[in-house]
Amino acid sequence: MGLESQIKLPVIEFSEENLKPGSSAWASACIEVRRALEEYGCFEAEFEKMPRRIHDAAFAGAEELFRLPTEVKMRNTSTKPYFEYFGQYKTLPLYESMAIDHPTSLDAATNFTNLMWPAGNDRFRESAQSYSELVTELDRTVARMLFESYGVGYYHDYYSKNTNYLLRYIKYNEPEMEQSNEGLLPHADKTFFSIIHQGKVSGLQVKVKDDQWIDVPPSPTSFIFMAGEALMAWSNDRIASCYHQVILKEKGTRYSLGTFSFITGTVHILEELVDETHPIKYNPFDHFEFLHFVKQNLGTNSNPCLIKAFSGL
Ligand SMILES: O=C(O)CCC(=O)C(=O)O
Ligand SMILES: [Fe+2]
Repeated sequence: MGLESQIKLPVIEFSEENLKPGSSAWASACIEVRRALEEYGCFEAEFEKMPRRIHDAAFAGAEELFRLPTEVKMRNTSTKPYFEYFGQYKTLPLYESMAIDHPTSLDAATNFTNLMWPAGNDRFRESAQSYSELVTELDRTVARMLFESYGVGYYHDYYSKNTNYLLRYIKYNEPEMEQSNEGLLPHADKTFFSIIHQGKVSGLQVKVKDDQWIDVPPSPTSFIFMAGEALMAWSNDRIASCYHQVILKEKGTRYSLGTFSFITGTVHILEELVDETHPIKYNPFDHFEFLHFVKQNLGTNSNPCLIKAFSGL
């Protein structure tokens, strides 16, 4: 066995028991979440509360969505940077994606659905909403656990009130013989949290200690939580953003669902996270101004960590 196969992502189980704030199971999950993020920048959440039918309906929705003609998919536009349709890139020929801004909101989910299917598609709309209800609830729980473990549980209120969630449907065609199997180049997200849920076909790899890439196998109840650059700054560099990529080694079209959290307004650097061993590294910043900055400064082929350039001290 090679060294690589020995490293596995930390797995944290979210069960009825530890989802209860204040319980002793909750308290140990808080510690596990913080440890995993500080050590790996990511972890696998085993979320048994995700019903199989919601998982299946969300991926059936993805397949239906990508069957639409390209000109219809391109109606998915936004004034927010990185919230729109992506695809038809020469450098990433296998990749295509679309995104719903505020996917838990009935109005937003309906608007997106009607844009794609002018005659409506209740099944799709309902699947997007019920999937994201559960995932965003899990996100708020994980965030609260992390905040509590740093002794800043009060930040949960601000986070929950000001998160802007984005649900992205992602598709990768199977590479042809002569094509590269690179689905998505190495990068760190510009989010607070990113939660990746893979369909049947694997491909996600995350970079861990010693620059090793490890495969993350899919499962209907497994959600990969990754720290984005906003969380890295918020944590005053206690947590590093997670580098990841997609390599298509398995047969078949690959689908994945990304739930991304952004803060509407200021990301604070809390004084509780500053001490002698962690001197302050960032100025507070506006998350969406950061995204605009990224859009202006990101080259097409490289993906540097930009939060330091934007708000580093
Ligand atoms: O498809 C995946 O598994 C990862 C997608 C991703 O990294 C992204 O959309 O930022
Ligand atoms: Fe990503």
